[in-house]
Amino acid sequence: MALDGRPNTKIVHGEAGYVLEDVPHLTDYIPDLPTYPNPLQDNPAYSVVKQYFVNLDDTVAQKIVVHKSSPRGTHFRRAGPRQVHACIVTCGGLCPGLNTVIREIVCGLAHMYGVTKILGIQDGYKGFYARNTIPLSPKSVNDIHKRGGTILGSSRGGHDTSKIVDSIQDRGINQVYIIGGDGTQKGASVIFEEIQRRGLKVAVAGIPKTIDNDIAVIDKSFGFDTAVEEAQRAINAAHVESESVENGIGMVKLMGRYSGFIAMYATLASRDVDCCLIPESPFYLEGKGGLFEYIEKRLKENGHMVIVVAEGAGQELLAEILRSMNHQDASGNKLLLDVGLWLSQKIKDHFTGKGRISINLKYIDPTYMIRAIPANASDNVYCTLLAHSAIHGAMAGYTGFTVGPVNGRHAYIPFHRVTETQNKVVITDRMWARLLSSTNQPSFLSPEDIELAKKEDEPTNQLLDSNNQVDGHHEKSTEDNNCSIQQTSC
Ligand SMILES: Nc1ncnc2c1ncn2[C@@H]1O[C@H](COP(=O)(O)OP(=O)(O)O)[C@@H](O)[C@H]1O
Ligand SMILES: O=P(O)(O)OC[C@H]1O[C@](O)(COP(=O)(O)O)[C@@H](O)[C@@H]1O
Ligand SMILES: [Mg+2]
Repeated sequence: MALDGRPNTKIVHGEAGYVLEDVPHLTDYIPDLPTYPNPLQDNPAYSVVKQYFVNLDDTVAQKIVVHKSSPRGTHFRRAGPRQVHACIVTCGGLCPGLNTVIREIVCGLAHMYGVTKILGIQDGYKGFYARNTIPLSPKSVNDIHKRGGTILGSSRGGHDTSKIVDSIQDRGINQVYIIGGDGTQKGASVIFEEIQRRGLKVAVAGIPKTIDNDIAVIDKSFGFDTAVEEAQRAINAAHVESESVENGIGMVKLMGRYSGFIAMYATLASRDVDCCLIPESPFYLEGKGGLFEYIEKRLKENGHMVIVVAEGAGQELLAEILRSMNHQDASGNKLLLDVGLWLSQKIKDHFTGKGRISINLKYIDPTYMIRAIPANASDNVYCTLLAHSAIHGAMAGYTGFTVGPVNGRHAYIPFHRVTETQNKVVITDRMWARLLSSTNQPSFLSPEDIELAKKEDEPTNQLLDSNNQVDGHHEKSTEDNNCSIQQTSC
């Protein structure tokens, strides 16, 4: 394995600057692994597909917009089809579509590869050593995609690598499907390393899950569209409430611990929002160009307004209160103060306290309502593709990978690529500009701040190159967009 300074990185260099950042394969440490004919070649459902099996050397380019002189850049191994005792675990927070991914892994393994031994691990990582397992079959998972949550249960914390790998080894499991966010993928990565260290014939496949859509490299995470759609209901309610009273302000708090994608997309979709506040764009309350001034202006102009605030926004303003708190959950994630409640109170104090304008503020917090629901149609399709890609990779003996669409094509991505950074809304990018122009809110940035933001947002890797981004955080140009994330089958 070529180790470009990292364990388990397989970098293959080609002509004209071509780079393949490959995922590990079981044969890397078990050289004499037998192979079996792929049963899919005899499956009538796939017999009409012209080229179902991907070519062994197919790869997916991370950077899709290139110039005459630019190097060809990083590529990932293309996902596709390649005897088994599998297990599935879901970890971290809930997300619409978790049950669909579970269902499609079970049905895909059973129907495409004839795998019948599939175990569900209960309640996240700790379930490997502290809970019972559930046998899963196509029959038992048949209609779970219509339900929110995860039939397996989930948890934060509880990652004990050696106990988990002992359990995998003792149960004779040889495929582990791990569904979860960045924390979960970090956990999957250390499980894979321990499996490799013990020389076990066990493939570890990660399926990325985050409601916040902040997992790096992949185009978009499942459940995100569903959550944005559900957020519309809260925004509509805020709008109705605010326009029905004099000087009404409707405030909606949406998820987004470190990134404001849900708030940004919910705002852009709604058209009723006058101000969207996200963690990536600092704001201030008092004085010229501040939030209070803008609220006053909107109320004078329009008689009512709607504010959407991502939960991670303005945390620096709450820093004083935060300092006195124990701010981590069981997984080590930052715990936040309720910015919505704080901001509501600040606005009330500002306007009523000075007796200037009598405002009528309604605060709506639909936090868990946007994620505790089943996936919508397009997320269900997306979840199916993710599950299939993961199965095909594990069946082919690849291991230590996360699966996901990169520029519309599914790829196998080394764990470290999705855990080392998080996607954030790039406030110097076109999508945030679109938002600012649609709400007409102040940017809260001075010219110096803008210069600084531009510098900070300069691409450190290809993901941050705005020429290569979809929907604001990886925005493709319209010319490239013939294979968008909605059409992940291409
Ligand atoms: N650095 C890490 N190494 C190993 N396991 C981790 C790490 N970070 C988080 N985990 C485990 O991953 C699981 C989910 O992590 P969490 O951050 O809660 O959610 P998410 O996967 O959605 O980011 C938890 O069981 C947690 O213990
Ligand atoms: O209250 P919980 O279950 O810890 O979850 C809330 C947090 O999880 C998040 O949804 C992020 O989770 P994921 O990105 O892993 O889906 C945050 O937006 C939110 O702060
Ligand atoms: Mg996380």
